[in-house]
Amino acid sequence: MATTGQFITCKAAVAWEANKPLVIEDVQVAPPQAGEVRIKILFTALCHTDAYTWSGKDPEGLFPCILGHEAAGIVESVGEGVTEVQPGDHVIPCYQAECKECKFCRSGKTNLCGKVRAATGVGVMMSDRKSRFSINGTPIYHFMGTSTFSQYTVVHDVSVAKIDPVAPLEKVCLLGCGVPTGLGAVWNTAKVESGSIVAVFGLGTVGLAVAEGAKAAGASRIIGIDIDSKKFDVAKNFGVTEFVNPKDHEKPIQQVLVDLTDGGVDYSFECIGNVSVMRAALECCHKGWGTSVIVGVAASGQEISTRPFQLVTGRVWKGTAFGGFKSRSQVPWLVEKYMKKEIKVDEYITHNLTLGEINEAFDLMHEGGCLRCVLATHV
Ligand SMILES: NC(=O)C1=CN([C@@H]2O[C@H](COP(=O)(O)OP(=O)(O)OC[C@H]3O[C@@H](n4cnc5c(N)ncnc54)[C@H](O)[C@@H]3O)[C@@H](O)[C@H]2O)C=CC1
Ligand SMILES: N[C@@H](CCC(=O)N[C@@H](CSC=O)C(=O)NCC(=O)O)C(=O)O
Ligand SMILES: [Zn+2]
Ligand SMILES: [Zn+2]
Repeated sequence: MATTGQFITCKAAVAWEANKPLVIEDVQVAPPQAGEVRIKILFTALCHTDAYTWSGKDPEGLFPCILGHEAAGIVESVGEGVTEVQPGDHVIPCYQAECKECKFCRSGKTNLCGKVRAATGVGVMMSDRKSRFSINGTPIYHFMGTSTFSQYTVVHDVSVAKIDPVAPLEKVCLLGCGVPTGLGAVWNTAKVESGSIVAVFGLGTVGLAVAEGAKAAGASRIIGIDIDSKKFDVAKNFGVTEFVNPKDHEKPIQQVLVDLTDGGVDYSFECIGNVSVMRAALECCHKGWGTSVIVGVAASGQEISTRPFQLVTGRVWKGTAFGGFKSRSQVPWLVEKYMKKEIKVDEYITHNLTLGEINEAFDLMHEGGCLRCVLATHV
């Protein structure tokens, strides 16, 4: 390829400072070094975690940076020693790496991988602790090891899932984060059984994917809780069977749910990032066995609390990252499930814009009608 080994100058949306509009800049993207892959990003969606870091509330947030972590593209070139992908492969960048060799990967107990996490948390590549992005010599930090709000990005090889080239990239980009997180929270983290009563707090993309996963697992009741009643109509299509708006009740929401379910739900999922709701989600669980899974990301400085008695009496509090899916092994499987129409993806896409319209896309995210907005990056 003509660009192999060369710097590529391309468009990227740069977050220069927290909360200031992103700026489309000409960014120089260095060639991939050993163990790295340069990807032409074709489509990227926005996730609420991008908005969270951009807001300045992420303790790992560094500026200037290129945000974005839910995307799909084509490998442009690879660095020395990269064997599992080659130029032309269709791929999904994975913020949760999978090296298959580290203590975490070998444990069989978690999908977290330790190989590159220390570098991705400080916005650099592992080999030289430097960024591959720059603007006229000024380095721009990476984000979550993916930085997909760019026409080209460089990622570690352990952070790339090779997928079926027939899959539509403008759709399966969503399998980089929100949809797998919700499905996996149910299937891998909670392991919801058939007949269970499930409560889902927050009916955005992640909460709706929890509902979809719970329906597939055979849950008998799926109770959706949201302060925006407009969410309820669309949520029916994802399997939610009952709706509760906390604003319609004077009692604490956990009490409302306990009363509705003869003592509490079997499983609850917090898909908002609000620590008060996390407490309610735990406390609406049934004594003796109810399990609550924290999915939402809460801001720096926020802490969870409950009476220890809630746990002494058998409730279980868990959390999930990327729904417990092992990224490189299982993202291709999720793509296949989508191709066989076994999981939804298209239904989560409510808006399509371009990279140049990214600030409008962030504005849309804060409106109730937006689930996922997909940006075309090369138009
Ligand atoms: N753990 C993980 O691996 C991942 C976590 N996340 C996190 O999951 C969370 C949800 O993400 P999205 O679905 O994209 O967000 P979203 O903003 O689309 O959905 C949140 C929903 O919660 C509702 N809500 C807000 N406050 C509420 C309250 N007090 N009570 C009830 N409902 C309330 C909103 O109306 C909205 O419908 C975010 O915190 C995001 O950062 C996202 C992806 C992966
Ligand atoms: N830097 C953040 C970390 C926020 C967080 O928990 N991220 C999730 C993914 S959210 C995706 O949209 C995650 O997978 N965490 C595990 C990890 O290793 O980062 C903060 O410190 O709040
Ligand atoms: Zn995300
Ligand atoms: Zn690993």
